[in-house]
Amino acid sequence: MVLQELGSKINSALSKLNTATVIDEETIDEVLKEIAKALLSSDVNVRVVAEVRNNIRKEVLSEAAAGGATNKTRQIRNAVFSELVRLLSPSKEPFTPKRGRCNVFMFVGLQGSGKTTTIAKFANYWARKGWKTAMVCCDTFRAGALDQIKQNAIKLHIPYYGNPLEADPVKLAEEGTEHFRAEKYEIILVDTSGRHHQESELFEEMEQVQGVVQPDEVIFVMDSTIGQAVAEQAAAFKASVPVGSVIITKLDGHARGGGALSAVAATDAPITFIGTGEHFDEFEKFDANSFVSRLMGMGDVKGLMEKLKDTKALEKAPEMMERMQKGQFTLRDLRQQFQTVMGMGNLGQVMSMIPGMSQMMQGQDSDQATKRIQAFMTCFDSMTEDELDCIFKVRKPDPSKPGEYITTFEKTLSESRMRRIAKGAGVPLEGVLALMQSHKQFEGMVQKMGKSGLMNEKQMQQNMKRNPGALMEQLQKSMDPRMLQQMGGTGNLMNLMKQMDMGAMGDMMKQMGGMGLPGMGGGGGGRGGPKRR
Ligand SMILES: Nc1nc2c(ncn2[C@@H]2O[C@H](COP(=O)(O)OP(=O)(O)OP(=O)(O)O)[C@@H](O)[C@H]2O)c(=O)[nH]1
Repeated sequence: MVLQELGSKINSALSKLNTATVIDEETIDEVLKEIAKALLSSDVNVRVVAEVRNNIRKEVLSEAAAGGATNKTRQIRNAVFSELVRLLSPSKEPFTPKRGRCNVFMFVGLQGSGKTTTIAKFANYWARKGWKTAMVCCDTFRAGALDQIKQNAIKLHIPYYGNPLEADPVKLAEEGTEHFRAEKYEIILVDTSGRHHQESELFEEMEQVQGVVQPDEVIFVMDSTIGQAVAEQAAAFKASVPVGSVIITKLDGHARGGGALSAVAATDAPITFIGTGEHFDEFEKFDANSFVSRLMGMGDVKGLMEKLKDTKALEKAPEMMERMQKGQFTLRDLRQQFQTVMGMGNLGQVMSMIPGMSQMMQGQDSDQATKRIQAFMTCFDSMTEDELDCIFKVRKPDPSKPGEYITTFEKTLSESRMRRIAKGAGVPLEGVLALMQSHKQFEGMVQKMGKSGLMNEKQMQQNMKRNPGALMEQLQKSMDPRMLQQMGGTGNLMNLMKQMDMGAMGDMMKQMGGMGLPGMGGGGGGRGGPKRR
């Protein structure tokens, strides 16, 4: 996840509260000092850090700490959460495109900020949602810009407009947008030239392009690696063209990202997306609540549900959903779940959205996890249809009729079958064993959740109304204790459930039930093997 280091530093400061016997002013100050240090190392402005620290301190000390240390810990966690959200919340709403009309976006920014890459990511985002999308290249300054747009457009199957013989960017912008307006494109993206510095020539050209294109939104693309200095850049661009929103790029693993985010948020141009890598799917919608939630390892259920809806995974597999509600979970179901996870984009990003998962992912490279899932997929390809359905037929000699055989059903895959699968998939036997272990763990979780009605939306809704305490207890029993702890314990889980609608919670539980990711136990391993059908 982006700014993972900042998140883990904040969490490690907060974890001191778990071990403290008394939470007095001194303990709180110590924790706040560490949080402030973490923010400063992310390049957040000194004055802003002092303000954040004071606000949290005031809030925590003013509230009576009924319920002792646990309550106080929750109070501090909540205060840190809301202060960070406040720090990153813009005061203005960004433009939202409307269906059935042309929505024109013009992208501006300095050279190398990641503008062209961002346009491709932005185009991909909307095209995947089913919007008729096109790109216009009027960057005549950088020789390779048109080629870059062309290559991206081909990869993404999105039309583009450009003319290598035309040197006038204003003319290109006008022709390109007119062309796609006439064709009734819903999302039209205009790339403009970047320069090394904020030169007056760049600003003049930008103003002229803006005049002919008449965009619905001007998006300023900014490189986060310059830290809090982004505020000055944003202000300079805003003074020339009506910047409506900002996209911050290169937030992957750069220590100064915190400064960039907070500085832009303070300029009242909302940050709409963040770039977290060079690939098209390394692009995230920015929402301060979700972002801080993930930063603090509390997940982003809203974002996860949005991603799930995009993949249409749950609609695609009604039978699987029905089976899971009964607590059944076959290898075929596990394969479907892995396919969904892979289709949701960058694995590290997806994992950080699942409450409690980001901490458990720590130390695990998301590339490694992706490779492991890919190896699992090749194992599935080597399985027979019966094996995928967990019907493990075994031919055994019939003791009552010598010379004859009977077919029995075993609950576990025999070693000889596993060897055959491993050979077919070109993986060591341990690879198949790991897959079977993963299936067993998550089958156990699905069985527990299915039995207690946690996968049935209606039942969940009723239980939440009738007896939320009992529902919490059921959830607690079905979850890995480490995950629950990372989610801030039962209290936080309860808050989470109150915030979201129960249908979404049911969907999330189904999805989590299938996320048999390496190294992550799901409910401590289920007993009872696959169902014989
Ligand atoms: N790590 C990382 N690299 C990025 C990201 N976005 C863009 N880049 C890289 O940044 C470099 C510059 O990106 P471009 O899209 O070519 O930049 P540009 O702003 O269009 O440049 P001009 O057209 O010259 O103005 C490329 O190597 C991109 O792959 C990001 O979010 N993370």
